[in-house]
Amino acid sequence: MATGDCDSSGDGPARGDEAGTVLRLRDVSVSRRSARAEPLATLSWTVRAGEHWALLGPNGAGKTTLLRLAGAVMFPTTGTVDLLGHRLGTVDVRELRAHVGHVNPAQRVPPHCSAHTVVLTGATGTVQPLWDRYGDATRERASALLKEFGCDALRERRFGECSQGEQARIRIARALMPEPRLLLLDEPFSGLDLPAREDLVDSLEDLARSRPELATVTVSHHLEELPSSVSHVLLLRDGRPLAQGRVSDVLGGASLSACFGRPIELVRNGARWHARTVRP
Ligand SMILES: Nc1ncnc2c1ncn2[C@@H]1O[C@H](COP(=O)(O)OP(=O)(O)OP(=O)(O)O)[C@@H](O)[C@H]1O
Repeated sequence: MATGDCDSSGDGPARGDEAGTVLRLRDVSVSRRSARAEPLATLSWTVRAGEHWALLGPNGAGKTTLLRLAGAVMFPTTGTVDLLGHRLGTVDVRELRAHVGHVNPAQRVPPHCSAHTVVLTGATGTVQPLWDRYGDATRERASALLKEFGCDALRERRFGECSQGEQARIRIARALMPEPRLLLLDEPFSGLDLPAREDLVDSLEDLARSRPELATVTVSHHLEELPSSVSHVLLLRDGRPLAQGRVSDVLGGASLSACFGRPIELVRNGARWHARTVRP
């Protein structure tokens, strides 16, 4: 399997995919010499336009590893990954990454940059702003995205002075700058208090409504934070998929108990979820 960047396919990563398929993994595994077990083992998974997936599983289950494959940040050890119709290992992954929004709270953002500047950097996929690359249309788009995510008033505020909830929404606005077809969110609710979490849930639900073709994959630790827009779930344990498919087919007390290795009771509250462990 490929381990480095290869030639460009020539037709650009935004075209050439099977109708509606955004991401397809076939028999993928990831091995690391230093790991006791495989971070990921024999996984096949397809994400289509308009689907909103939640990746759930205990610590070390392989969620972040899977998200890194989906974002063309790493290559599989075996199997194939087709992203936006292009096979990893046969295209310039830098070009491919430009069509995937990746939101990771651990990603470095210069704290002195204003919220507007941080969103602008999404247009170039850079940490630092590349001022000569941002024309009027790009600047206006950054302003519109800030407004869409309720951060209009934060435009000139330094990113480092924004609350964690505000930062989370600014990061998503940044990731949407290149109009990606796939948005990956790695624990976007991490560190948020209850109102900030609910604001972000609202934003993600609005996003699903306003961009019906956008596919999203969200890594989460808590069922309570899943937006009602989540349509599909992949349950991982020890690097292996336990179940995957539509929320109504996959999510339940029995499947979650198997996934987390504890008896879990799952309650549906309207379009949201509440989970807790129960004494055997
Ligand atoms: N580069 C690496 N070298 C060795 N082991 C690794 C490497 N990357 C990940 N692993 C191992 O693979 C397993 C899966 O890691 P991963 O970060 O994908 O899990 P996760 O489900 O995201 O966990 P968490 O919920 O704690 O963030 C872990 O046991 C981890 O230690």
